[in-house]
Amino acid sequence: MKIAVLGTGYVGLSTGVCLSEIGHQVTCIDIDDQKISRLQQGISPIYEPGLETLLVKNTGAGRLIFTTSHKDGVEGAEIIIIAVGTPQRPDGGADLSYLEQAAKDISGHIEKGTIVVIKSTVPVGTNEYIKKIIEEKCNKEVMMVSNPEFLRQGSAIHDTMNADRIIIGFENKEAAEKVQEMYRPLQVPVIFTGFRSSEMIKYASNAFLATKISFINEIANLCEAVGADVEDVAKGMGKDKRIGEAFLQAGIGYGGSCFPKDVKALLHTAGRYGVNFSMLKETISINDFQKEVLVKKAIKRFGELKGKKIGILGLPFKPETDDMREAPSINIAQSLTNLGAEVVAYDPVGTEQAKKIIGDTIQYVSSVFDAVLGADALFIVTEWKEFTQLDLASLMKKMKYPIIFDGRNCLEEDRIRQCEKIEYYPIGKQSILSGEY
Ligand SMILES: NC(=O)C1=CN([C@@H]2O[C@H](COP(=O)(O)OP(=O)(O)OC[C@H]3O[C@@H](n4cnc5c(N)ncnc54)[C@H](O)[C@@H]3O)[C@@H](O)[C@H]2O)C=CC1
Ligand SMILES: O=C(O)[C@H]1O[C@H](OP(=O)(O)OP(=O)(O)OC[C@H]2O[C@@H](n3ccc(=O)[nH]c3=O)[C@H](O)[C@@H]2O)[C@H](O)[C@@H](O)[C@@H]1O
Repeated sequence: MKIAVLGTGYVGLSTGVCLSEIGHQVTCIDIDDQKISRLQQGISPIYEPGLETLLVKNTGAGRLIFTTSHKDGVEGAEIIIIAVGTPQRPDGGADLSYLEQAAKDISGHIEKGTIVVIKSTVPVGTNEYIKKIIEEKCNKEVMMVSNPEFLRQGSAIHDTMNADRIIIGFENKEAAEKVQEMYRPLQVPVIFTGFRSSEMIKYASNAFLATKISFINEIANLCEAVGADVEDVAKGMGKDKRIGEAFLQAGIGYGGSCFPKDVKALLHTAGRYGVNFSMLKETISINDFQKEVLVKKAIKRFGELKGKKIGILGLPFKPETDDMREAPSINIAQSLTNLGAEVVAYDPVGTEQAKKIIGDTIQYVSSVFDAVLGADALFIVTEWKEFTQLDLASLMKKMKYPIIFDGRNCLEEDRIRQCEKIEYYPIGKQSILSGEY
């Protein structure tokens, strides 16, 4: 099939690359000419494992093209997939301005039978709204399909190729079947529904996962107070198939470009319809609290942080990405510097993005060694695999005090206990103190 994809962010690019990989002829369109020019050279503008290999392979095979021209990209396409951003507005609702513009950009090139798919995460009612905009502009009936995306950053290609389900929200059966046909090689179960339920499935899924994280973080805080171990608790809970093991990892709160904005957008929708979704307010406030727990633990340990040198390992909101949007490291760096601490941070891939957001209030270094050298304490903020395999015993010797606050519980206790002298403060578990001070 001939497919056009609007937007070359995580979703548009992963979708375009994967659809070309399963044999479709795909043109990806973006208004950002720098992104397009990099993509034309086979360079991915985002750090995403496996993406660049498929990008090079499919552009080489002529199945994947990049352009800034909506006309060139959209003309003749059987399916147009819109995957532009829907960021958060100041009032918490979703900003639909990119989507409205995208609708206008394609409306001059819609032909009879062209299917328009909205893959961006959009509030209930948006597919109907965008359909109206396009139809008013092009004077033709448009076949819309709502097809939300569930990929995670850091495993975008794997998630797209091995999705748990594909949601197809439709009014027109022919359009729904064609979109199902587009995905058929992936052999993923498809759920058909209406526009509004499809839109709601996306928000309900993200809000549920975010709430699951806030729930386990509250349990973690309680575990610390009562002397239980949140990892054992999560394991014990997760084995119950009704609960499930995923998303029970306690830590320093969820971040990223989606959970924070989507939870707020769902709350905004509830407000608009007069529904008091109070649980979501708690999900948000627990998460805000959780982003500060490492700093609170450090204050408890040191009394005050003024003049203390804190090494930070990890900056993005999760490993395998350089995305800094809503990363807990932003709050942590800000709180530490406000309290007068000197912060030295290392991340394997996220430093350039972090500089743009956190700025020069902290120092960025190019190795774990430089981050820990002479530090009063070490904060583990993102659980990169390389941090889990560190030679802790020798690193502790480089620090002023061998003190670790592990915001992701990513260090193995056996390895901690092998250190001659260490203070280890995880989340939702008892601290490990060994050696003399
Ligand atoms: N990032 C993620 O992991 C996921 C994101 N989503 C949702 O998918 C949507 C897109 O997210 P991301 O890919 O992260 O967004 P992004 O913000 O990284 O990328 C959006 C891209 O669209 C381009 N764009 C804007 N207007 C355009 C237009 N008129 N024509 C062509 N291109 C245009 C921008 O230049 C940008 O490159 C959002 O609604 C998001 O909530 C859904 C699932 C996962
Ligand atoms: O709509 C979206 O954009 C996407 O949002 C999330 O994906 P993503 O934000 O890429 O990353 P996750 O792996 O879900 O992690 C989000 C945050 O939750 C945190 N998290 C995750 C899992 C967990 O058990 N504990 C926990 O604290 C992570 O550290 C991270 O900060 C969802 O998992 C995707 O299904 C969805 O498509």
